[in-house]
Amino acid sequence: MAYIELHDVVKDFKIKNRRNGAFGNVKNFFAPQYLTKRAVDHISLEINRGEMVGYIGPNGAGKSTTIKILTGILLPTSGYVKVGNLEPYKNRKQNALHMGAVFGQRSQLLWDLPVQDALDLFRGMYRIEEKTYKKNVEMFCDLLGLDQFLMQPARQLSLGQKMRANLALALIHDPDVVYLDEPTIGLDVLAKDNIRAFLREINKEKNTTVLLTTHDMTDIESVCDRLVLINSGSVLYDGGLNAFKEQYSKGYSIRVTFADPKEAIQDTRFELIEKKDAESIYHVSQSDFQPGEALAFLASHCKMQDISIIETPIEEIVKAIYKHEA
Ligand SMILES: Nc1ncnc2c1ncn2[C@@H]1O[C@H](COP(=O)(O)OP(=O)(O)OP(=O)(O)O)[C@@H](O)[C@H]1O
Repeated sequence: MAYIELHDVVKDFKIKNRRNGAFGNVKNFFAPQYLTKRAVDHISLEINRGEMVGYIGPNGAGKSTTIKILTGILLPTSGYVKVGNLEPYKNRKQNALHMGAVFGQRSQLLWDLPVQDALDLFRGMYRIEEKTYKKNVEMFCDLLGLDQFLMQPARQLSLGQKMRANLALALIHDPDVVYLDEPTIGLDVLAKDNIRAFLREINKEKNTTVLLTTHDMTDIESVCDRLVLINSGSVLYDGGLNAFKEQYSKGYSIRVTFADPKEAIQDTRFELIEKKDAESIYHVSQSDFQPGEALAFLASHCKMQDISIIETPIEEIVKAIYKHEA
């Protein structure tokens, strides 16, 4: 049986429909009108213990709403939800004991409290055994470099340090599952890499199930084995990353280093994705050119120092899907 089960889950929000003008304001007050906004539209998912799943979708797709349902914050309008055999909303306390959560923009740290004290507080809250607590703090010091700022109050921490401390708080009680909403937002490349490596290590060591929501596709590629893409509250894709690339990448990319940095390919069948000095990356559709034909075309039209065919970055594939869906 899967650890997380969502079957035909729907979440509707009731939103006040505000009418304009003085008369409208009176009507709004005496006879308010409501609209229904469907944030989650018949989602079904099964996630096994220890899986690392990337949960992605454009802004407003319904990702946070799904996570709020799984954490027990929101009650679904209809459908069946189970996490570790518990119905999250009906068993909020029990559910909370087995999960951790990091919401990138919010912090579980307390302004004046040093990180060590916040960890101690969580130890009491979750009734963590002394041995487990010590082992985990040691592990987090080792993997996240927590020891560098363990005694500093939250208000003195940098964004990266705060994120590392929040991850430690989310995982200190060895939860079965951790929900991560944009855990690398605003961090530098190195800090992002550290967090990704940490998540892989935690998953390997403790078999923690990870549900990761992010707009950074590198997070997904370096952490997750499975990708779930949603839009307008419905699942568009659920499967492996390689299968996703194969299914949706209707072409390939070509990296060209021009002899003259000012040169560019003028043909619209070569879509410019990235340009840095003399090097440019173009996306080419299979229906326009087979790779060999594209190389021959470019060789006869531009002066190049180097040319190679590369896999289309997953970021570009996702962007194309969002554009198409919009
Ligand atoms: N409490 C609420 N009341 C009314 N509508 C809501 C509420 N929460 C979310 N929504 C709406 O539900 C839809 C899904 O929102 P949600 O926050 O789940 O999207 P998301 O995929 O997490 O987006 P983002 O990537 O921008 O964080 C949006 O249209 C949003 O406006």
